Amino acid sequence: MPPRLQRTASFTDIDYTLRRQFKKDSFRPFQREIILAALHGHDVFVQAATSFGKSLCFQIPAVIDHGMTIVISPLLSLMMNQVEALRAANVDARTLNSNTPIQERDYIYQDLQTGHPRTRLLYVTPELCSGDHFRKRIQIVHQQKELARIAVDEAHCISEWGHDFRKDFKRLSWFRESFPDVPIMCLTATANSAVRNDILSTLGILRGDRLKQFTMTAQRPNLHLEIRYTSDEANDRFDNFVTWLRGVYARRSDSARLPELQAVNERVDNVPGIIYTISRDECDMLAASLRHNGIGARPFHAKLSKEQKSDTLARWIANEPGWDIIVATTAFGMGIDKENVRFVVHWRLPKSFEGYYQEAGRAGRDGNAAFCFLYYSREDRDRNFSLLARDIAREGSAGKPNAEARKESLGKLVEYCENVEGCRHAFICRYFGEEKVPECDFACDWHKDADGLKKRMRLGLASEEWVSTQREEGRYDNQEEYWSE
Ligand SMILES: Nc1ncnc2c1ncn2[C@@H]1O[C@H](COP(=O)(O)OP(=O)(O)OP(=O)(O)O)[C@@H](O)[C@H]1O
Repeated sequence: MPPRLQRTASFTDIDYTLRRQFKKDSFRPFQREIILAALHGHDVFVQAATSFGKSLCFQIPAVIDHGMTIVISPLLSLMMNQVEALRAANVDARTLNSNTPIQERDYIYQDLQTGHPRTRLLYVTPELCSGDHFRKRIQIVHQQKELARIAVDEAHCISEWGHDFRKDFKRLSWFRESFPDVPIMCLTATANSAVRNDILSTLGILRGDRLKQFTMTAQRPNLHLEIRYTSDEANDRFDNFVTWLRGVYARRSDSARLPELQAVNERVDNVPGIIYTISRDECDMLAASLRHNGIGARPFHAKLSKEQKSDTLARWIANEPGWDIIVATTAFGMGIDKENVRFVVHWRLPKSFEGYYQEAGRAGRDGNAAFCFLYYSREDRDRNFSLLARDIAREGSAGKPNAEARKESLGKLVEYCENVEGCRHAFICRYFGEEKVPECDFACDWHKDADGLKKRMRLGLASEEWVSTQREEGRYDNQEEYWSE
């Protein structure tokens, strides 16, 4: 391993940093091992379930080690949340992206130009890393031996086999080529073995003895996973959901539960949740209909102004009355970290298996039980495949590398939805290449009532014959309005 110049090697008391700077009492399993591997200069690959606490694994080394850490992340909202939280903890964290105000941008570039930046963590997009302007300044920092580490968050975006492939992530190979002595960390919640290998070889960290891999289960045992079968004809999502939610409110207001809520000053209807839809129109309409029924729901999608989005997010996070449920497109996804989300509902079939699991992973981050249900219809399945084929054709050669992966991932999600013969958690873990069947404590619809599940599927779905006749007539083709983030 190439020697690394360090002014300090005082990373013995990582517990102190955890408590003092991050205000956490103890490490979660494996966080300590991961952090120590990073501090010892290893390249580190971390695959762990949503809400595991992956961010801390690069934030603590960044605070302890000498020099600056670059964090590459695909999501502006995620970067901004993390930077805000770090700054509140007195860490000099900053972000450079298309939204950074000009004054802040100038400050950061001047800071980098000195070669001895004050910034400890610099969050950037992969697109920015491809630019010469940025690269030249990072070279200066490296020459001064002040480039501590590169952390690639949501690393599955590197892989053409991943559902969320972004081509600028491929160019991150530049870091190892240019700075062979600087360790790289990459972290993801959703990678199968093909994605994992792709990530490691693209970043150039697969070979040699520098790499330490930490691959943990993808399972989230506190998520109650359920598929709700429906059809175009039944069109019963709204009534089904509202009945379910009112049932939750009723249980919270019964004589046993109410005093507990009153003691902690919690409203009966403070049951935070997210409903994922696929189109902006459906998102707006659904939020309005829920509000019309006295349920505090707000839309969140790409066409809302920046101010509207941040206002909605802030009020939802603060548990304000009237802001209990976010009805969102996938513009609201990876990285959302509100601890008491009690349910995530997929109103429509998502585009990929990984996307589904990432979004479901926003629920129950406090470790308490949370419900994740997905309304599945065969008509939506056919719409998704039709739109995916259209997108792939439109993207031409640019989309080709991961066209197969996207089709496969959607196909697996369909298989998962139509699976009534086994545990949902086990299906998910197998998808991510885990051999061990996880324990499921009645936390999926199959374990709760296998016979009832089969019956619900039989009665709830349109028959394959009917759907295929409709499909042949082109009924599910070209429904442009169906997908819009
Ligand atoms: N040791 C710890 N003790 C208590 N809370 C922790 C600890 N480590 C992390 N957390 C908290 O757990 C939550 C989830 O962490 P984080 O956002 O890093 O998850 P993640 O693994 O990146 O998940 P995702 O992949 O879903 O984004 C955060 O609120 C974080 O503050």
